[in-house]
Amino acid sequence: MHVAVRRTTHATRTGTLLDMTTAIGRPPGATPTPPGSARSAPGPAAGSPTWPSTDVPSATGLPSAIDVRGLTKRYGRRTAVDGLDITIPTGVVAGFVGPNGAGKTTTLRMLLGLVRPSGGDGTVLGQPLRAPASYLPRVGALIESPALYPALSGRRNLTALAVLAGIPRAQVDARVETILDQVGLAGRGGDRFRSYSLGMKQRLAIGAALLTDPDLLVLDEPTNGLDPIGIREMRTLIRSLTGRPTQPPETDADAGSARPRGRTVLVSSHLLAEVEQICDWLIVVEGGRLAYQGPTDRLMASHTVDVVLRPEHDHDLAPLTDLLAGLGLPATRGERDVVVTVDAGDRESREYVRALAEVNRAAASRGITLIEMSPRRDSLEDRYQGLVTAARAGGATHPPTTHTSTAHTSTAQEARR
Ligand SMILES: Nc1ncnc2c1ncn2[C@@H]1O[C@H](COP(=O)(O)OP(=O)(O)OP(=O)(O)O)[C@@H](O)[C@H]1O
Repeated sequence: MHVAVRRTTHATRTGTLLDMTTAIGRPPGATPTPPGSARSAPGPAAGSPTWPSTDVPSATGLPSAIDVRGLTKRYGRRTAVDGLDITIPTGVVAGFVGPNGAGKTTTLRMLLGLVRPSGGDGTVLGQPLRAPASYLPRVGALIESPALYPALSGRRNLTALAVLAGIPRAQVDARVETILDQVGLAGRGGDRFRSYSLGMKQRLAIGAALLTDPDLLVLDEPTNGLDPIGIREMRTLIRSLTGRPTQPPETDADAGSARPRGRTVLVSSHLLAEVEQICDWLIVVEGGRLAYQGPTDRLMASHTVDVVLRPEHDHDLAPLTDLLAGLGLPATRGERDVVVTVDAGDRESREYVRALAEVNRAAASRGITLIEMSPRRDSLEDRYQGLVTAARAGGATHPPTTHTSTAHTSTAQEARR
């Protein structure tokens, strides 16, 4: 494993982090895994209470990269992580999201063998969680801030770490150049680390974690402190790391960085919009407990759709709202429009088309001309707020249901008004 952490030295069960970094890894090329993605993999219907581990999709055909049950960490009387069940399919980018203090870092540290669990069991890369030395050689990690030698160039930092990682000397130079290219630093490899921007430092640290060609890459808040350009570069990089960019590459360099085989990436973040764009799989925690786990797409799938209706004349707002109430449709009147909630599966469904056509005909029959009927998409932020609120109120590991969706859609509407 290669871990980059903030502290200067840090004794672990698997080794010592040398001057904030350590490299324990197998040389690249071993244990290849086939390509694949679970982005659009089928799963249980929305509303089912859990995502059973036996149903976790894996387009790679391989067992889950991470499958742990009842993961718990207690610090004295405080329970930081409380019986987490986590299953992550091989080959996905998995987002690990939760409010401050939710237990994300503690969980990642337990998975990396840096913190001993108080309870729980399972496997990481098919090896026992309780024997981290068995899987850490196939894991790369960036925990907290990048931590490399300030006075050395990016290239020399990577070279030193590659040697420490046991990569044969004859392969080191080529490996380092490949990594510099992959993280977008080919033109700056000769510059001292301390002269790098924060985004460059983060990308070099990810490059260090990639040196051993890990099958699992764990990134704790890699976008922390980055400006929008740095975030965009990080997004492109992370998307390239599983070897199957989830969207068309943004630059020629992106296209060249695609990895020919699968790798699982677990990334924690507070930036939910980023997580939505990058991650196939999502794990939401609150108070050390699981609030959601499953495909990101599924979290966004809704049973109801909010539609903004705008009449030609403002004096029609009140009659339109009454009309919708008469049709049994929940509606909220705004200054220039009315937002109606249609219980119609999704925007592509026939029910949705029928419901809107009915609203349109009813409005026309009352002499109300609608000049806009536009669906409003819940953001991941809205969904996340709903999950966190439900978890704080004692909710369990439920994917979104009609009730949850409607409840926080209303909250989101209120916030927008
Ligand atoms: N070494 C420790 N000793 C005592 N309590 C700890 C320790 N490490 C973490 N905690 C507590 O465990 C809880 C979870 O912390 P953790 O850092 O895992 O959360 P987090 O989700 O990563 O938060 P953030 O997003 O703010 O980094 C917090 O209440 C924290 O104070």
